[in-house]
Amino acid sequence: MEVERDRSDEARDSTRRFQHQITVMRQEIQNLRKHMDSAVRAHKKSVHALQNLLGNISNNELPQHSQSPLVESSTAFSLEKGNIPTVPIGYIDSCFSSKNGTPRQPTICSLSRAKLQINRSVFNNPEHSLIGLHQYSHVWIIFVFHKNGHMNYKAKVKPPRLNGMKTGIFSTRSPHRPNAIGLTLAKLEQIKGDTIYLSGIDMIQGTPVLDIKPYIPEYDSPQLKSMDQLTKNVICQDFPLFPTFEGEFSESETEDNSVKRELTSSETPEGFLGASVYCSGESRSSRSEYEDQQCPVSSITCEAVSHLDTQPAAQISKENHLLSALLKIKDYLNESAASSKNEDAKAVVETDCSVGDALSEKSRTSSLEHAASEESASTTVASWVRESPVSSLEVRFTPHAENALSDFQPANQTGATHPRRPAFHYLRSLDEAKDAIKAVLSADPRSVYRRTRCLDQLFYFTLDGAHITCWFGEGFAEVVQIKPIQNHQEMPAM
Ligand SMILES: C[S@@+](CC[C@H](N)C(=O)[O-])C[C@H]1O[C@@H](n2cnc3c(N)ncnc32)[C@H](O)[C@@H]1O
Repeated sequence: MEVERDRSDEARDSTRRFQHQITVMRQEIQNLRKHMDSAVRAHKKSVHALQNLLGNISNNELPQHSQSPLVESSTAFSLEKGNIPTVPIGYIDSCFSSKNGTPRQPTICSLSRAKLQINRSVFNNPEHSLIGLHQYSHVWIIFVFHKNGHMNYKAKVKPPRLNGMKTGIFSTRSPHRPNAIGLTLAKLEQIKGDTIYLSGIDMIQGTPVLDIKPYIPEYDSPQLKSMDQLTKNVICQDFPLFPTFEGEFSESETEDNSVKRELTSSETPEGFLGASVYCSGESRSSRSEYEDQQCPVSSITCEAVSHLDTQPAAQISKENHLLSALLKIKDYLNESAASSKNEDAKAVVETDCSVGDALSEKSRTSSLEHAASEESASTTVASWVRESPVSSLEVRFTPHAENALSDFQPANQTGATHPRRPAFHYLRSLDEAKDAIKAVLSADPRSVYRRTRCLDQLFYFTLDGAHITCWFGEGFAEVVQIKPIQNHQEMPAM
């Protein structure tokens, strides 16, 4: 009996223990469910936000937000974590409907036009966002290459101007890049309410635009430098060899034991007219190297001190020559600095252009302008950009194509428009249309593949309301047909 009672007590105990364990497990399951539910909710929220974002970009649609979508989505995204919420501020309405034939850069066809309406869902009053922009002639358009296909990108690409050779993606303007971001400097033609009108564009119809920024040469172009920036201290430590000048040097020792060399030839290849070059901090004992035109320079000051005529025009021109020469020295030294193994070495050349009181402010300004243009020569660009192996083409029109073009009605034409005639919406005259076609074709818009493998194939592209057919021969492109684009999207004239 006793044993049986013990057994039933044990059984009751273990039942109670099991029941307790079941309760604990239920509780845990409930907690887990709650966690899972909130995780699923968070996941759904971010999927939804991403879908919105992708939808916006690919469908040209913006969700209606009660407040700025950027502000609203900031809870789901975090800039600090690299999640960058972007919302197109609008979509390009372009004279190019597809990639084929669209200029590779805005400079190719200044007649290529587009408009951009700021989306009402980004700002309650989109026109307010454009206030002040009319003061600028050019704007940067930052956009998404939305027709890139599968977002393929590679570290090395073959830009068309390199004719099949490869280079690193970041040394090119290829559309196929990690974030598919494009950057175009366009001419700002006019602003009407919430819409800007642009020319010189290389974007296709429907391109989502992320931002507009004014082009400010003072900030955006290294070519414009103030005199202050040009007049820098010369510190050129330890290494570079002074460039070889073939002028006559005279030498003297200065009070601080520096060597002063004066160059007086007007025949030097550098265009020197007169300058004193001080190589300070250098003892006479090391001067022997100078005999071989190799002067290790520790500090250089270039001064234009003499040989300037009293005629203002001549002064200007001579000072310009001098500045140009000084800037060349600067370039030379900076190049030496860049190629030097001496990591600490600095090469900043003083272009001290104070040529005395004799020079008027006008000549000084002129010198500055000249210096600025000289500075532009010091901006370096990959040689294939300026000296492409692909040459520009002569563009011809067959009589048939010319005839077809004359049927078109230009944009902005006052008076009665003929409903049957095909119309341009951006191009304002037939001459403009012809020039735009010429500009597009002379830059050879074919891909390298087409250029090399499909030589005898026809090439098609669209421009404004026209569908253009052409073929390419050795050094030329010939337009053979121009037809109106069927169901061409109506665009209000600019
Ligand atoms: C070489 S990219 C240069 C664009 C810009 N100027 C830049 O440097 O970022 C210009 C080419 O991109 C292509 N393109 C233009 N708009 C596009 C878009 N929305 N999606 C994909 N490709 C586009 C056209 O074929 C055009 O010739």
